[in-house]
Amino acid sequence: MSSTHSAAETDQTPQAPNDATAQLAALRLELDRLDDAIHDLLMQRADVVVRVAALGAKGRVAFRPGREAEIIRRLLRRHAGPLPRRLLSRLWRELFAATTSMQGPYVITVCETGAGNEFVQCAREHFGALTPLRVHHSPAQAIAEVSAGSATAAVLPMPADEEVPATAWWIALLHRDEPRIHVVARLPFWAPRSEGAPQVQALVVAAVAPDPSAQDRSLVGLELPLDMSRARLSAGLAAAGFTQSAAILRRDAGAQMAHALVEVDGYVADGDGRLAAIPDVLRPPVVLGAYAVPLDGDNA
Ligand SMILES: C=C(O[C@@H]1C=C(C(=O)O)C=C[C@H]1O)C(=O)O
Repeated sequence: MSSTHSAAETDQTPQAPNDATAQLAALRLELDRLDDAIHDLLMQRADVVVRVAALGAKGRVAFRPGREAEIIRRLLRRHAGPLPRRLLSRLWRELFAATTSMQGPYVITVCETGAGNEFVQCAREHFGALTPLRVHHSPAQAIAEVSAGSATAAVLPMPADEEVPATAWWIALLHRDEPRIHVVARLPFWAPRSEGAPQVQALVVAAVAPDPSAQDRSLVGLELPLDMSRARLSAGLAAAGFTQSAAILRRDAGAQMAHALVEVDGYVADGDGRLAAIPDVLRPPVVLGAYAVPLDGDNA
């Protein structure tokens, strides 16, 4: 009996690690096979991007920020299982950087005003780790590159109430002359911030029309009498049919008029009838642009 018992032990004991080793090798083979399948699909996807680029009219800027947001949102809606949801955003942001650069020059300028290069980090998170990126220290310099066509887009600090006139970059964009620069995105798109991630908020401007994404907010610039109050501004926007989510009202020293930057729900195009219904304006309102509403903790 004892010899049978020890024979059984010698059969089983060495077998357990062998099983695990064999299983591990099989699982790794499975991962290699899946990597090949993913790679094959990525190469097929790039072929389709080439066909999209070939369809494009001459001079088209191959940059569709609204569509990019919709793709990520759609994938998140179908997502299941243990793969972290944030990976989808990370992978597809890098993929869009590559597929956009396949279609033409793709250079990003950043106005860095944050401590620890936070706007650069924020730009890298959105536009890819290896996308050419030029850093400026004034918004006007970053915007000038977009106007001149030497950059595809500029990453600029989110307008704030208290800033000095030189950093209130949005006022200079309240016109309809060409090249017209629009706000086309807000960063970070993946709003939940992990420890050490840049905390800054930024807007992206480009010399393209804003690209609706089905879940947007729009920015409208207004020129108003100097005695305009926030309360009257809000009441006027509501009366015109807008749902306002934020507003900046500036009365700069020496300026002939007050300037307001209002953020409203939804996608507002130039011809939106509600714009003409905003009371008290000194000149017709200018749509500064729109951005895809970032993914927050609830909808991420
Ligand atoms: C392919 C396009 O260009 C870019 C690349 C995209 C992609 O790889 O899916 C999506 C949007 C664009 O920024 C497009 O215009 O659809």
